[in-house]
Amino acid sequence: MVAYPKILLVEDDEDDVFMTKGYLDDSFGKSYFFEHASNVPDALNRANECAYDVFLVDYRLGADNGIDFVRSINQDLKLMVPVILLTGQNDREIDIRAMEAGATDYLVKQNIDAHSLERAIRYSIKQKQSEEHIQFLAYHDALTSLPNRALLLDRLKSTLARFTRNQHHSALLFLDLDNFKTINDSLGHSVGDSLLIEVTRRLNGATREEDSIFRLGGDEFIILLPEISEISEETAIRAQRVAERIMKSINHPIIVGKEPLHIGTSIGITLFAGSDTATPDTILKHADTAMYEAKAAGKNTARFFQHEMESTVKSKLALENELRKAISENQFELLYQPQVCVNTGKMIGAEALVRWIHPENGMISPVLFIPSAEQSGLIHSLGEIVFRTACKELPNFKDIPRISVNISAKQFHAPDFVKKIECILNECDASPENLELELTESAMLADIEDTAVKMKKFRDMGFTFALDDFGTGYSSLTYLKKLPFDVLKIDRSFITDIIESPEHAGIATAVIALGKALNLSIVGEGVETADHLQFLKNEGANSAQGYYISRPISATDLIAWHNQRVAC
Ligand SMILES: Nc1nc2c(ncn2[C@@H]2O[C@@H]3COP(=O)(O)O[C@H]4[C@@H](O)[C@H](n5cnc6c(=O)[nH]c(N)nc65)O[C@@H]4COP(=O)(O)O[C@H]3[C@H]2O)c(=O)[nH]1
Repeated sequence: MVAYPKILLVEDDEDDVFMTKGYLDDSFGKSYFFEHASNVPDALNRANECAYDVFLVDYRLGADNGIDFVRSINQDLKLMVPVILLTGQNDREIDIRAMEAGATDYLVKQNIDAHSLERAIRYSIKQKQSEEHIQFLAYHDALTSLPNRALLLDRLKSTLARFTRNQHHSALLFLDLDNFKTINDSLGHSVGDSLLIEVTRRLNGATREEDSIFRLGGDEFIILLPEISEISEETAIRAQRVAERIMKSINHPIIVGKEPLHIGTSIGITLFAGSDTATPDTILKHADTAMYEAKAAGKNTARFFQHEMESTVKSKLALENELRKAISENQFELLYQPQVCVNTGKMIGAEALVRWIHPENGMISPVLFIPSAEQSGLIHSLGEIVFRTACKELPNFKDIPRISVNISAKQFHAPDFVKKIECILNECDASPENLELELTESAMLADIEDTAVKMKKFRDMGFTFALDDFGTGYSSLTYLKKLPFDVLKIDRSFITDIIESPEHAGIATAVIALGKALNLSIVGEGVETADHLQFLKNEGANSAQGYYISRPISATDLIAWHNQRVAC
């Protein structure tokens, strides 16, 4: 119960005012505030201006009646204040109408005494507090106490409704924290919770009082900058500034326990105004789309929504859905591209390259779907399919020294990757002796410690390793020396124009020398001409792969190709 309840009595009969005030004095002594209005308009004005704890309202008020007041309080002013209706007669119908309009209680004047009035006031206030609490829970996030999605949609609706009266532009910022999932999964949910609370604090610090912050759930937050300016450019500038301030503030390490944690945030921004036909849902969707663009642009950046983004996102989602279906129906096949010794022409191995055999569109190149598989996380299931297929086909390649399989960075760093590979080997009764795992520089650099630990485990099992696309990333010699690679593959882009570009020829020569110094076997990729092959031979590379030797071919063709070479 509130210590000093503030009570407004709406009553036009002076005697009744006197009597009610007497009861209140008896009940609360000096511990309450009292005000009186004698008609509905005056009472509504006061209700609008002052925070009362309870209204006591007479049913008959001249031309108006108390039920109109109850309705205005609940439906128009939307005040969470209890209203007790006082009537001269005990009328069941008035009682029901009062309740339907939102009155918390109904008292018959003849039956009122100090005790019953005080009790009704106490109960009504308590009931409203409980309703208010339930409403708070329904509209707020329990962890951060920020308003939630339901309240955001409500707020957007009223912002849009106000646009009929003014032409100001507003902005909505959609934030998704970068790196949060990794921290939450690896350090536990209580660390994740502390992090979200600190982010909320920083968002409060980076915004103004008139801006509203919402939490949609997980690591997604919304900032609404309402009615900024009539000029859209000004609105955009202000939204960009707020986004920059937020990114800067979140970029500072967050200390949880003793650990400084580093996170960032990707922000999608959309502007909307009175002339728009936008709905709350579309505004939210536009900001979400822009946020995905910000993520794709390398995280910790902000992007404004543009209508072209919609079609990009739609086709991305369509591809992702088709890919999901393709994985469940296993619409994939492996082709193999032979690798040969530059000196003898003997086959030393083959690289497995996945193809999607789409039921309507035919064969689809991995260049078109591997990035989507990586972004959506489907690469884990796709990678399993590829590795399982290679293991199943392995017994047919008895005379081929090694089959190499591409492993993407995400797949390699998954915590259960080693276990999954072991399971597939067991399931297919395959031995890793002639299997090679191809990693790219980016896979290795994503987490050097994890790379080193896992590579050791795989080597102990009998796998060998190739470093793919060498020269395109940031491989440092230190890493190359530390990590147990067997093969270095020179990226196709360097081989393609070794003849025309002395610079690329120089890089290829340097990579070959480096690989030799480190005792690695060197494979040149993308060998398309006799000149390319001759160059690799001259520079001392070990083997070559490319269209000049063979295009990627099916497992059956690979065996035939190999047999023909052996026979020559
Ligand atoms: N212009 C030209 N191209 C040549 C020549 N020789 C080979 N290629 C192509 O170069 C790519 C070599 O594979 P990569 O560098 O590992 O590059 C691969 C690899 O990064 C990825 N990929 C393919 N299969 C898988 C897979 O099973 N898992 C994962 N994670 N990635 C895969 O997709 C990339 C592209 O694969 P593909 O389209 O099969 O393209 C293959 C191959 O068909 C040539 O002489 N000239």
